[in-house]
Amino acid sequence: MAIKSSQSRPSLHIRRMIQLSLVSMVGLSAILGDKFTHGFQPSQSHRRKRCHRGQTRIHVVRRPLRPASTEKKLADRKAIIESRQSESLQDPTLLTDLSFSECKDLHPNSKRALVEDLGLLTMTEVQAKTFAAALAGKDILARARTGTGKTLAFLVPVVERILSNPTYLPGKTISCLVIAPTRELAMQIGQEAEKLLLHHSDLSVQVMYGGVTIARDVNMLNKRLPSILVATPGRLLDHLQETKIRGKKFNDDIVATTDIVVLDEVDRLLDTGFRKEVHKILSYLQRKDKRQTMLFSATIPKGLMGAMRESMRDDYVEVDCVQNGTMTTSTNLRVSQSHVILPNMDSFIPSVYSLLKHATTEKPFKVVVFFPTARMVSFFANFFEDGFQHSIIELHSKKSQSSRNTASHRFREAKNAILFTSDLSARGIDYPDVTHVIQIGIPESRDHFIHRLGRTARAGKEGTGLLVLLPFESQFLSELRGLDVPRNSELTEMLQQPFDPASQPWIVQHSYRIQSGGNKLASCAQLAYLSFLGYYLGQANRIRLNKTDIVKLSNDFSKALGLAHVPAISRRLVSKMELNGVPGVFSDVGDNLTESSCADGISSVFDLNGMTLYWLTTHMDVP
Ligand SMILES: Nc1ncnc2c1ncn2[C@@H]1O[C@H](COP(=O)(O)OP(=O)(O)OP(=O)(O)O)[C@@H](O)[C@H]1O
Repeated sequence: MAIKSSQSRPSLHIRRMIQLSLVSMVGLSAILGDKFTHGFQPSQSHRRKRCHRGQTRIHVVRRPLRPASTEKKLADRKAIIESRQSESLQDPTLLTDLSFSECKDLHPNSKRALVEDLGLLTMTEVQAKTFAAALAGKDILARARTGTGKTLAFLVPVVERILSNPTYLPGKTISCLVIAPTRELAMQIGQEAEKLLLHHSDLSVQVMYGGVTIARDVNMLNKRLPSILVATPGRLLDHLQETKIRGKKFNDDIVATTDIVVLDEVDRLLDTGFRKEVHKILSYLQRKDKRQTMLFSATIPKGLMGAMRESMRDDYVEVDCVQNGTMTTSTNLRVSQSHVILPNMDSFIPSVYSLLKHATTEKPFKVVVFFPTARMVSFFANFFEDGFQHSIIELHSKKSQSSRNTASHRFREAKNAILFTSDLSARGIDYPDVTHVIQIGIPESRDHFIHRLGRTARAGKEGTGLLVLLPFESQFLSELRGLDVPRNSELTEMLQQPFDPASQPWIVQHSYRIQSGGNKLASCAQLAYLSFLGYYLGQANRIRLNKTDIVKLSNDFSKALGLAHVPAISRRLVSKMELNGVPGVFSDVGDNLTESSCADGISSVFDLNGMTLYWLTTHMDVP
């Protein structure tokens, strides 16, 4: 999209200086989004400090799941059961004939919750295949496609194991620990467990994760120790290292009797971002021969098998529901998948617009759009929120925990909705009725692609998956060999049509705003540019490009977003990104700059330590 310069206006100079300086104030971890910061977790003490400032109090609350009126109650149950039945009819391969109600190894109260409250009739394949072994106390390594019921595959036997454990003291010991990589997933597992425990009044579940105060966790633990504790690695480690409950150390006395450990999304938990934390956590628990360890995921990379075996007993049971072990079946079978390659970088925004419009033509729609970084999510959400015909829900790690919860809740409950998100939502999250998953840009790996895609076509429903690549990313298609992601000729043709700016004046207006700078959208664009640069530098080997190429692409991206000039980067950041001397990088001296964020807005520039603004227009012309 061609955008005219408005540099003749004198106030623009001032705004430009502010805009440029804002970018240089942002430190590496704040800019580079979810991905880039995984390996740079704050130290335990920092995290703890931050948590004390936490905003929300989220915990699993025992809510009556059934409505008060008997008539409504019966109608609701019937509806749930009918919808489940129609799901099983849509995908006969999903369910087995092992019925929950006839299962003699299930406690009547568990059956009641599963059949009457959750409306489930028979076990899914992964549930049926793990049940007996898990009940017998065996260690399990289970792989099953996304959306096929892995959560209940571990929760159901966990509850039975707790009930049959003669040494378990309700409220006094934690019997099972479930570790999940994201707060949202931990919360979801907690809610599922809560439903399952509905008629087991002695048993309870507690969820712990970062972003809320440590004190809130401790208060709850002081009142009663949960039978099942679901936690994210960082927060759990905080407690294991520092918390005392009624004078007892969490890492010694409290978890000394915990004899079941579940790692959900185990491949994520054992990859570089979390591995150290998870190993540390396991070192505080009972030895592997004294505990039962269950590992679940839709993807189990061969390279992690060693680490997984290390955490289990030698006689572990391997359950593989990805039939035939072929690569093809690791994605959900009911997703219709395709890819499209954008004609060029310049058409990025209009193309996202056209694809979104296409996906939302027919109601009902629930569209999840993944972007490579949190800052890109933020930019596109801000851009589309004000102008696109449907509102956009924004969810990523740079949002506060309370906004994350609100966003997640809104999307879950909506009939028609669009979620712009990062990999925060890629794994395990079970939003109902997602019709489309659109992945913009290459994901970090083939497995990331599979998990993101798995947000649709869950529990036997159908869904559509679309991968949207820029020309330089087309190399990634070779990583998807065997997954059947053909070119979408209809959409390719649609995107070849020239964009008529007059048809969507809001897109042009936004671009002008970005170009003139000094507003939130422009700041978001600058941060998106930096996160784009950081993300693709991290992917350089995969896409077979050198740093100069990536800098050039990032500069083109900044233009495509509407920025009049490539944002300047502080020297500190340039050197952290190892970009010294790379042509096309514009740096200032900003070592005295501190972090800011898109949401802080321009005014924060003036709040900072009286720094000098650098007027960089002279070096700003992009080749
Ligand atoms: N036995 C069953 N019958 C019908 N539906 C089920 C059954 N078990 C679970 N489900 C439903 O299937 C959906 C997906 O389940 P779940 O979230 O556990 O999938 P998952 O395999 O863990 O997916 P992911 O790999 O994405 O984490 C949920 O809505 C759940 O309620």
